[in-house]
Amino acid sequence: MEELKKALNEKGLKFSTLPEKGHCLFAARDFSPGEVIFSENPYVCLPNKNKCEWCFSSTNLKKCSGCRVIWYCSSECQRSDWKLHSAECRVLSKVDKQRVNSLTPSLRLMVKLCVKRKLEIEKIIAMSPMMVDDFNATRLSLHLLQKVTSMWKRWFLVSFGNMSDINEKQLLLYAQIANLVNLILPCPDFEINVKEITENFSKVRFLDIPLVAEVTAGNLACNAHTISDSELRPHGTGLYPFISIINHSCLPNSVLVFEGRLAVVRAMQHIPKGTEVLISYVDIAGSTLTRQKALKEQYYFTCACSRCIKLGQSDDIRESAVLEGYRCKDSQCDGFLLCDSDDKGFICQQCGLLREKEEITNITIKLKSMSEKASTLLSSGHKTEAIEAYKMIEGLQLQLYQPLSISLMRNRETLITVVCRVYPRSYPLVGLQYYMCGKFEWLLGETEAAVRSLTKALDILRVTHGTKSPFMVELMNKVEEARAEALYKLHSQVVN
Ligand SMILES: C[S@@+](CC[C@H](N)C(=O)[O-])C[C@H]1O[C@@H](n2cnc3c(N)ncnc32)[C@H](O)[C@@H]1O
Repeated sequence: MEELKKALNEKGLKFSTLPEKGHCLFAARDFSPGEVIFSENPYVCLPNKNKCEWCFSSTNLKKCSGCRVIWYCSSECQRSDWKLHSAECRVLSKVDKQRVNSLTPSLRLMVKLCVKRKLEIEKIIAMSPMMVDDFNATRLSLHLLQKVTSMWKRWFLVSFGNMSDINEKQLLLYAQIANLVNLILPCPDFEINVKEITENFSKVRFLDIPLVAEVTAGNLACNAHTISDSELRPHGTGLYPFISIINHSCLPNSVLVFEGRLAVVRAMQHIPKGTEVLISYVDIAGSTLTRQKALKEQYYFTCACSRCIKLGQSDDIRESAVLEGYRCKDSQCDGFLLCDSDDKGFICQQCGLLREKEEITNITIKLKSMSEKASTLLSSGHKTEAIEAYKMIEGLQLQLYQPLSISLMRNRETLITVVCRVYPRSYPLVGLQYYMCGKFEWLLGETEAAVRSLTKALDILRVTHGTKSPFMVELMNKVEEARAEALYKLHSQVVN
């Protein structure tokens, strides 16, 4: 624990505990907007399906000839990964062919975690600074264990339903580990260190962390991070010991982005010394109910941030109906709709008109089929037809939803005002929305508008993403190119 505190202190951060949240990270100095609070390589990570294990590329893939489970795009990538994979390869190559499919990402991450710990303890590879202290290994092992064991939990509860609370938890853990080892990885020459994990488990209890209670609640599922690219497309999953200490807020002051597998936490606003560093675990554009549902389902807690405590208040009901609800049947009326007590449909809270369920269902069906068509057209390179399809989606959405709804935001580039309204100004999604809008305008030949949107994107994304990643370099080049084109067009108009 001391090592962890020291490492954090060197980064201008303070490790602490809050009764309602558990561990948390505080700023031990001021951070300015755009400043990197810290960056961290994963302790272990893995790519999504059909990507290179090392660089996450999806081209030129060849299977590892040893285990025939994982892929590399080049021998360099294979070499870079070899120290860790050579041990993992022995484990994976022994997995029964029929069981290879049971190797879920969580299980593989668990195997990698155990392999890496083993190699570190045997001094085959250097100990990661964060793992010098057993505390973090413990947290990660437990978090992962929970992730892979929900089905075993069910099995356990059926078998040992009436045990006393604490016994249940201990037995649950043993059942999980035994099943993990026996069912999935029956590999005699590599032991997942059951003893170590079990010992760590009791240490965690000693530390007086609410983990024991959380184990049965399934709380440990929440420590693996999705590694996404600059456009927030998911590429893989990683375990980041430092980052896993940061708590959630629906009004975050920081943002987590990835540069390859490197995770970077940046301040989105001025963070004064003594403030908790907070990121968002879920899409914060949703209504309070949607956010709370997602947080409960995925992270097992009820958020009590300043947005969430408004749940059920009249402002919050109106905001939710605007963000996620339907519009009034009368296109001139801008009232918001609430569910009718007879369950026939939705009643406008301004003019009292009923919008029937059947009509809503019909438009929803049309929207679904049009969305499928649009994405097929786009992925098959039929850009002009795709644009037409997206415009039709917009038309249907305008019939169905509030003009400031999230559904419209997702589809409609002109709804950036909505984006700015729901997200803080420097939120990456706002920047990315401007970026998409700029690309779209450029495609349509609206170069001046494209320059404006791309410049706005750049202003925001340089705060959240920095300026060095290939994506940002490309964006800066795009802005320059669009500016040159706009100038050229202007010049041609003057000359003609
Ligand atoms: C990635 S961990 C964050 C560190 C965690 N507090 C700990 O003690 O290890 C995520 C877990 O932290 C807790 N948490 C995060 N943000 C919270 C919040 N705003 N309110 C309450 N609990 C929170 C939840 O238990 C959640 O599942």
